[in-house]
Amino acid sequence: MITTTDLTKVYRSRGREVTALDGVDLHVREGEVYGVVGQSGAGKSTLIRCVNLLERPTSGTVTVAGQDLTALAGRGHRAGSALRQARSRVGMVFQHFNLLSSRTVRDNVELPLEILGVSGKERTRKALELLELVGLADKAKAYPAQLSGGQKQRVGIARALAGDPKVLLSDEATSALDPETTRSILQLLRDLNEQLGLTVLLITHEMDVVKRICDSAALMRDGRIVESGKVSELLATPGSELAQELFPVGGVPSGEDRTVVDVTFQGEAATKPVISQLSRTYNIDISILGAAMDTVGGHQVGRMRIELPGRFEENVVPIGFLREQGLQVDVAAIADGPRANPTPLLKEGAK
Ligand SMILES: Nc1ncnc2c1ncn2[C@@H]1O[C@H](COP(=O)(O)OP(=O)(O)OP(=O)(O)O)[C@@H](O)[C@H]1O
Repeated sequence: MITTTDLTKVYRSRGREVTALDGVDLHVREGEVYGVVGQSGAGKSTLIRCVNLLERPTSGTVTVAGQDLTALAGRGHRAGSALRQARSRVGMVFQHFNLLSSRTVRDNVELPLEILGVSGKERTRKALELLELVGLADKAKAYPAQLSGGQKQRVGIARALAGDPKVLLSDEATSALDPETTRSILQLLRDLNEQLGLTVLLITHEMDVVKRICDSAALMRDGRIVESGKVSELLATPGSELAQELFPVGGVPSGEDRTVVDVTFQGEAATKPVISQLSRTYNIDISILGAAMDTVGGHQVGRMRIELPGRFEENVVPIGFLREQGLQVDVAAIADGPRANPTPLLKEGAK
């Protein structure tokens, strides 16, 4: 649904050049919720603004629903209306809502329809239908200043849906909201994704957003995508930075001659009593050094850092047992002595 190929954006100002995007290849499938995460300055906003050509890429292409937007943008003076038309199929939601304070809620939602030249009666019908969809039918005549942050964002979402887009872009839509309101807005985005088959590309710095609603995710650094894929697959990828960010587990070995492993549970394996089975089968004492359990896309997933007595060579069989149970096992650290920060010495994937 969204493809960028070798997308590059170089900002030039006062003789300085900043490469905000450095050859980004992004693939977002139809009907998925795709999250882009990364530190401040990684290029996330630039990427999302290039996807709907709010920002013109320096080079590379952007295709949305099979249409090459970069080609539309580059074709002389008539390109303006073609690009506007194509853009109306891409809705955008902003962190600070960007509502017009002098217009009522209904008039804010009608605005993109006015620009598209839709008649007054049809505009009103559509706006009221969208306000119903986002749960704000009773606020049609209110002004933005009379609304809470969450309600303002619902108006922003209704406005983004006015052109019947196939794609919704969200630029930190929940960053200005409290945790409970964030949850309700994320749920709304998920519902819209499911009810309307809407493809959602969102950028965020909150891993919780990825956990709650994303099917796929990408990690950006210095203008590049350094990791991407389905969240469930990333969690099963040895050494995945995103998996570590989603489920950070800490814990240091308690003494000498210990083997520390990070175990990732998901799917059916998450419900089996594997740790107690391991302990009974091999008659070993297992210490849990750290753990994180959560629900990702409706499935229980978790990570646990456990410590087995003895060196790695003595634990090859128990580690093999865990892998046979369908668990992802990374050997995190082998302690020759107590360490403040165990460094990953060996990363092995499940077979
Ligand atoms: N209009 C601009 N002119 C010059 N440099 C810019 C411009 N916009 C962004 N940049 C630079 O491009 C880089 C990427 O910025 P961008 O806003 O895309 O990152 P980001 O990941 O969205 O960060 P944040 O999470 O803080 O918004 C940064 O180094 C930034 O300073």
